Amino acid sequence: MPDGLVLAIDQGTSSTKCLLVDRSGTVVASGSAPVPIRYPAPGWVEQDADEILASVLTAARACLDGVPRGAVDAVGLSTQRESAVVWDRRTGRPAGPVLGWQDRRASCADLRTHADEIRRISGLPLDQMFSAAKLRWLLDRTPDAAVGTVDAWLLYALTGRHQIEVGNASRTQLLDVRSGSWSPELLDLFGIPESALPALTPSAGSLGTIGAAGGVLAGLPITAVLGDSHAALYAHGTQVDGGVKVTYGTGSSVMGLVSTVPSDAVCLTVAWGDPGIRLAAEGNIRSTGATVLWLAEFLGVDPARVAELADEASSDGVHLVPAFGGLAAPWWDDSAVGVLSGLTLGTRPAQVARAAIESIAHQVADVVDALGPAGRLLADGGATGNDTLMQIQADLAGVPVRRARTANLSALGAAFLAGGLHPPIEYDDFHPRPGAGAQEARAAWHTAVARARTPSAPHPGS
Ligand SMILES: O=P(O)(O)OC[C@H](O)CO
Repeated sequence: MPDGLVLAIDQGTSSTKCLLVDRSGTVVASGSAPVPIRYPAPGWVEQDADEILASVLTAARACLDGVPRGAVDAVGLSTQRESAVVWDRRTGRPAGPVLGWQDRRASCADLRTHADEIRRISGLPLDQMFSAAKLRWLLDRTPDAAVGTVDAWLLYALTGRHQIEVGNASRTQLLDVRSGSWSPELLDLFGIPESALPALTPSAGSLGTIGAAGGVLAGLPITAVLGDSHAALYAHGTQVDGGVKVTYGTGSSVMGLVSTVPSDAVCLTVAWGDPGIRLAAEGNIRSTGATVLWLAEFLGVDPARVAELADEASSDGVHLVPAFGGLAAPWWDDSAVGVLSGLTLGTRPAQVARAAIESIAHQVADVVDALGPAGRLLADGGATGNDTLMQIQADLAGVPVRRARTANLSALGAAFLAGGLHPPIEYDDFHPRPGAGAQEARAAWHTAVARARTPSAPHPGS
């Protein structure tokens, strides 16, 4: 086992994964642990701060098993974003549930008249997905507590410092995205005292040494923290090379570095601060992998079977608009409803499965269109293993799709930043096929989206 290794911890919504990376960027060991998630009421999505921490320690133990002490130089952390954590600042114990990023219990309807100001300062549309409304909900119940995001909780639990990485902070909707500091106006609007929030830190540097609570990690320095989507962007090498990336997960994130936001349809976000702020435009799609899981359950088949079915037929005019919880980028329409359209008596599961896979590519193409001309799309995440999806994505987005051959770019991005590594990523390329009917397909998709957004809209043929 070589020296100078970097341990990457990728704390995601459903699991924590750890990778041990050498100086060439090669993964030499890995470990993972699941994280429980609970749905105690419609629209409520909860996790447990202690269980998140325990998953980090379990995954790290599995990854470091047999690795000599002293071989690891640094730890990089990438985390799920926007989820809100509350803890007692005296005991350090969680003081309530973690409200997950998909949680929709905390209304921000009372701030609708300030939506433009909130967007101008934070770079984000007023939406319950971001942390601010959730943090308010938690502080209403535990007024003296400390709050933060998952990165802040882990930094606190592991190093004893109450601090938050600036990219994760930009997802709270409380940060002035251009200055990289807490916005007094936003804190005032959401009613959150700055004293409850962590101190801001850059994404890289000496972010703390892990204490005894870190078990097998004790004594190691944390030298990088990134939001998971930001870490994938970093791993693709976009900091030197430009480009737009898409990470396919439960939902999907399409993101590229920018200096100004190209359209109100996407968010302006801090990609990382090292120490200067790098801005990114990002479009979040709520349901991509989740659409396949939903359909698999609906059809009573395995998720892998949905992909197989999709390869057996074309969609034949069937569209699935997966607006299960409204639509995020580029529509930002909470009132949109899920729609399955174009059904005939001949429609079979294969056509609906194909429509589900196509809905992923169409939604990503919608955000790519909103971001403006892209020379190519850098792809990572679970669904990239599906060649059919990658080809449909290239056809519908009208740009080559470059699929990363390495899994888990979020963890790798954290490792690269933590260790000052810049290894190239290897890709498989998918090129748009002339004559694939992309224009007609896009127009038909947009008719289906219009139906999802305006359920009473007249049939376009009538
Ligand atoms: O844990 P993931 O991969 O679903 O990512 C969660 C995102 O960071 C939420 O914005």
